[in-house]
Amino acid sequence: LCNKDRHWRVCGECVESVRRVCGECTVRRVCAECTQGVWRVYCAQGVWRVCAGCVESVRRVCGECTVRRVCGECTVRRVCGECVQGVWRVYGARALRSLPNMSVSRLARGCSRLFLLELEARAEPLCFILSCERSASTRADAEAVRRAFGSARLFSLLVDGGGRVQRARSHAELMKALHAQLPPECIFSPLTSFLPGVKDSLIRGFLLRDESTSSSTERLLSDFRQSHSVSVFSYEREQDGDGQFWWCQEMFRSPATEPESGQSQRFYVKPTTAPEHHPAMLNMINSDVFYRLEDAYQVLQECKNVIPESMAVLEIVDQQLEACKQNEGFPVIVLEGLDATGKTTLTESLQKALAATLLKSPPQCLAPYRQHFDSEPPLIRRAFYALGNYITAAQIQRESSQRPVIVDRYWHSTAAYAIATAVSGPVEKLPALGSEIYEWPSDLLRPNLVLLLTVSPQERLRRLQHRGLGQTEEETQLEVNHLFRQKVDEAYKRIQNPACVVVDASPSPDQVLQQVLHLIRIKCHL
Ligand SMILES: Nc1ncnc2c1ncn2[C@@H]1O[C@H](COP(=O)(O)OP(=O)(O)OP(=O)(O)O)[C@@H](O)[C@H]1O
Ligand SMILES: Nc1ccn([C@@H]2O[C@H](COP(=O)(O)O)[C@@H](O)[C@H]2O)c(=O)n1
Repeated sequence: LCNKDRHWRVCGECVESVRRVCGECTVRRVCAECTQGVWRVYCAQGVWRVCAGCVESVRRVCGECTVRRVCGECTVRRVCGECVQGVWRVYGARALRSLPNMSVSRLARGCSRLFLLELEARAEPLCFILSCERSASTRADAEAVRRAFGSARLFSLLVDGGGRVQRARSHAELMKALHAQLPPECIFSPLTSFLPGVKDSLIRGFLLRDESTSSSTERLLSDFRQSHSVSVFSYEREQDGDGQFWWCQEMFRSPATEPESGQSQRFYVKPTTAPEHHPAMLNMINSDVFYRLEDAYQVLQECKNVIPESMAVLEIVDQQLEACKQNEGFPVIVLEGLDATGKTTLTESLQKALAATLLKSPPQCLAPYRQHFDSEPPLIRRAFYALGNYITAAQIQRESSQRPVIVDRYWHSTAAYAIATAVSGPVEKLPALGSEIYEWPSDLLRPNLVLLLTVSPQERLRRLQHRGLGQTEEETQLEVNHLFRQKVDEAYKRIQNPACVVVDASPSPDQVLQQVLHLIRIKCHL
């Protein structure tokens, strides 16, 4: 067991101690060798860690969730379908002693999740919490909610059921289904919910604004709830004595099939300040970017039952891989850049000029699977490209003992595209320079030099049109989405150890080659 890397292992001995806590969750005792009686708790909503002394305090809070006592070092959080807005953050045992006397609603009030609604890519998102009471709100706050919510019927959907692979796929399927099935009067925008500062707490979903009065939206929402493991909420507008509007959220109930029970809790939408960092950062490690081979490998293992191609890719990884972290042979030079900046042209001429081996990431052996993984959600797509880098690393290791190696795309591409996809909005929302997000994976072979080719957007467009090749979905997005392109470019420049050396690739191919050969001579003594 390694707490730091959040990787847990249960040995054969421990299986005896598996015991059920509730219908959904199991607690497993891990043997003393692993970690002094720490317990791993499996729940539909996540994995928690509880120390041995705490198990006594497990108690039911609602039908689906349990609150657990934890040791001083642990943080517990609780989220379930019923209580998505209820967040539990408990520090140390002392704080927990008073817990049994508190009602669920009191706790929910004290510690809310934040919700971020992104109506337009360039506009500031609306950030809100859910509160049990109408609390004082400024006119500007009330106006911000009114502008975002309007007078339409409102619903939100949060994909919070199942494991990470299922959640990622459900989110992608839900988005497709919303596009295909919602009536035209119904528009939807990305909505995320998270605990500020708490890693892996991000839940993704959508807010629906329905201008229609038809009951077909409700029918669809009931179906989505069944088929996509989502929690669905509805919002109602109230007007107070001062004429101010308030929006109230509660669990969605299909009027046709679910009679009113009067038991559902209602929460008021209350605008709040947006967090300093984009919430995607909370889930980025091991979800969008992988920093160890085994983390990416694990994702494809979890996909085996739903994506048969995963098995074939893992077999290739097993065959090709060697432990390789340090390159002690000839120099390894990576060329990076947006598509059509001239990487292929330059790598080919460098290969000749330096009598080098030319490699690519993803490597040729993964070509038959690439199209499939490109259509999967980011978690799975990124794990595929991350594994591709490790296979390329093994090839580099072999080749660099013989001659210099030129590599067309490598880790910088995988990370930069992943970060730019995960972080919505403008380039200012990217994690700051120096963030751990931009670190190089500790077990991936480091090249001696990484060159980032840059050209103006106009020149790149000209080269793209001239070339006229097929594009991946992400490359198509690059063309239509100026913001995305800016973020990829900036993320490239923020990656550290090794950082990129920026090369102006707008001159003629021969001039670029001479410029790069000069750089290689200086930096790699070739
Ligand atoms: N220095 C240059 N000046 C003018 N045109 C160039 C230059 N370098 C490459 N091109 C042309 O630009 C187009 C794109 O180049 P290339 O295929 O090398 O880019 P790339 O970065 O490898 O693209 P991708 O990442 O999509 O594979 C090609 O038609 C190529 O002939
Ligand atoms: N190491 C890599 C290489 C590529 N990608 C993704 O592929 C797309 C561009 O690849 P080309 O072969 O067309 O140059 C781009 O969408 C990257 O996301 C990657 O992630 N990692």
